[in-house]
Formats: sequence, C-alpha cells, structure tokens
Amino acid sequence: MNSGFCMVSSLKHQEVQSRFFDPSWLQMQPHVPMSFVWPKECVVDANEEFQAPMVDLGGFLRGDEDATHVAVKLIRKACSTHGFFQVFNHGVDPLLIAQAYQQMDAFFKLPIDRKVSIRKTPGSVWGYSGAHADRFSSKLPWKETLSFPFHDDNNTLDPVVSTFFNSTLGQDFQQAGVVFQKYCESMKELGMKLLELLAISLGVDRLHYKELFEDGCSVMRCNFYPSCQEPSLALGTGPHCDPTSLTILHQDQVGGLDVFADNTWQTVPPRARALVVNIGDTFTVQALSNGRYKSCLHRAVVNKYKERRSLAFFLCPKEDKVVRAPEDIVRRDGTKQYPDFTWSNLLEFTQNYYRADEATLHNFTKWLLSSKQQTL
Ligand SMILES: C=C1C[C@]23C[C@H]1CC[C@H]2[C@]1(C)CCC[C@@](C)(C(=O)O)[C@H]1[C@@H]3C(=O)O
Ligand SMILES: O=C(O)CCC(=O)C(=O)O
Ligand SMILES: [Fe+2]
Repeated sequence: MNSGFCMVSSLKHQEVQSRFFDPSWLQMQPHVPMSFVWPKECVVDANEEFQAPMVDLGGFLRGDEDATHVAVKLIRKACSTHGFFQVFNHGVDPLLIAQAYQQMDAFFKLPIDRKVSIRKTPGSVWGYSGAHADRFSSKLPWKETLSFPFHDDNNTLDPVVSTFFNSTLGQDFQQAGVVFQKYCESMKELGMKLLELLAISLGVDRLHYKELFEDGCSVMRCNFYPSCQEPSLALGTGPHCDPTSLTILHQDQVGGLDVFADNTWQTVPPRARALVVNIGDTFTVQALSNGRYKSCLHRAVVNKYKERRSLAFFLCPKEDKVVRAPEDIVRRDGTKQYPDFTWSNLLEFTQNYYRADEATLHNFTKWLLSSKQQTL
C-alpha cells in the first residue's frame, strides 16, 4: 500500500484536486460540482424524529433472564418492522469511543496526498477513499472514509488492525492502531452478543450464528463528512441498505443519520452513550432469517456549517461459508426466499459490479442466479 505514496506525491496539486476529493478545495467553490448532486427524491428533508427503540443491554450482559426477555422482545419488534434499534449499557468504554474519534480526526486532518497514499485499490475495501471518486462519476458521496479489516487472531504481538496502521501510515499512527484494535475487539464482542439476542428472537438456538461469524473478517469504517455549502443538493452517504450483516454505529453530536421508515425520512438524534444497530441487507440475518427481518434503508445527510463523523463497524461472516436461512425457519415459512451464497460473492458484487443501494439484495440475487446458474 505504501508504494502509492511516492506516485501521488509526484502528482501536481491540481491533478490531485481534480482526481480526488479534496474537501478544503471543494468547500471553497461557490457550488458543489454536478458530480455531487443527487436526485431530488434522495435529498428530500427528514421531517420527523425516528423513535428508534432503546434496548438496555445491561441485564442481558449480566445474564439476567428477565432483562434478556425484555431486550429480545424489543429487538424482535424492531427487526420485523424496520431493522433498526439503539443499545445502551452496551459495555463499550466511552473513553475508547472518544479516543477513536481523536485518532480518526488526526488521520482526516492529514494533507490530501498523504491520505491518498493509502487509498483503496480497485476491488478492495481497505484504505482511504475520497467521495469514492475512483469508482463512480455521479451521485458522489460528500465524505471521506478510512476502512480497514478486523478479525480475531492469535497474533497478540501484531494484531490485524495495528498491523494495518503500522504498514500503511507508519510510526505516527502506531497509537491509532492500538486504539482501533481495541475498538474493533469491543465491537466484535458486542456484535456476537447481539447475534445471540437475534437468534433467540428468531426462535433458533442461541448460538446458531456463532460459528458463521466467529472467524469472519469484519469491516471497520471511519466516516468523515466535511461541511457542505449546498447540503440540500448533496448527500454524505446515499440511500442504501447495508449489504453486510449487522452494523454497529456511533455518530457524533452533529446528527445526520436518517432512516426511511413509515414511508418517510426520519432523523436519528445523536445520543453519545448509545450505539445504533441495524440489520444488514440479507447478509446475513435477513437472508438467514429467510426475509423475516428487514434491513433498513438509511442515508447520511451533510451540514452547511458543521463537519460530522461516524464510526461504523460492519460485522461480516466468514467469507467462504454458505449463507442460508436455518432449515427449521425455511420449513416453517414454507418457501426459501434467497439462493445460497457466500459473503465473498456479495462483497465482490458490491465492489466490482454494483454500488450498494436500496436494491442491492434484489439485484444481487438476480446476478447470482444468472451468473452462477444457481437455483433457489
Ligand atoms: C461491503 C461494503 C460496501 C460498503 C462498505 C462495506 C460496508 C457498507 C457498504 C456501504 C457503506 C453502503 C453504502 C454505500 C457505499 C457505497 C458507501 O457509500 O460507502 C457502501 C460501501 C462501499 O461499497 O464502499
Ligand atoms: O454516517 C452515518 O451515520 C451512516 C453511514 C452509513 O450508513 C454507512 O457507512 O453504511
Ligand atoms: Fe449504512
């Protein structure tokens, strides 16, 4: 990844500006460039607050059965209607969250050529991306992202996230590696507990999803949304359902996450102590639950005066394990909603053939059935 650095530093500043998303330059322009303008129906304002169910995880994490029952009921209801809820008393240290923000701020403040030096390579999810301008030419998101992999490993001396930071950004970001390693470990632990609650809520064995996810490689993404001179034209993240399994998101105090529920855009007010959880598009609970649980259409809007940040942890299953609804759920439902697939099939689809949106799952199913001659 480091090899890109020399190449980019030899680019003229103007070339960098035209080929990459350079917020400091873009923000000085009187208008947002056309490539950042989204269709009107995508940017229509949210006009109410989303009443995301607040799930207290404290009792469940301590093993209290009554509290677990209450949490399960709330989650079942949320996932059957829109697939979105918030958790508190989740066990993630607030100091760790604050440190993660500090470290991401330090990264996004770097000069553009240093960020671009660790940009994503084609087909890969890992690295820096400015507005995804390397992949798309219209409806560009007004954001910069830094994505890196997380999986459990036994290499305690050189764990995966620390290795990512050391090998891409070097000594200056050694501490970022330490902080994000811990952050991802906490997210994974919480994600596995949430999968237990989801399993109970679907009436399958509590540990049903454990095996599929234990060795999975998840995606950690830091989102930085610069302030935008024309926020009614642009979007930070366009309307989409996450193609992954379970997303655990922390948003800063600015606000900007909107959910499409009851046929209207609704805003999710920031709560410093809460984490926002949503079911990923099929993958997997939706697919594994045979379409019973909904993945939720959402987006991130931008702000005229304030920059905004969020930390998204996308829990993913093991790449080559087949994703399919539990037999007993299919039997009970009478039909199978989705063909068998692997996470690497869906990842390949979103990175090479299709930009994740509200119809990813539908189009992925069509693609899979035609390209791989699969049957349901
Ligand atoms: C597998 C992935 C594709 C995206 C990054 C990870 C997890 C979530 C996906 C994404 C964030 C959903 C919104 C649209 C997207 C294009 C984005 O705006 O970043 C998606 C990611 C991507 O393809 O890079
Ligand atoms: O930044 C946010 O609030 C949401 C981002 C998001 O939906 C995503 O990265 O998938
Ligand atoms: Fe999302």
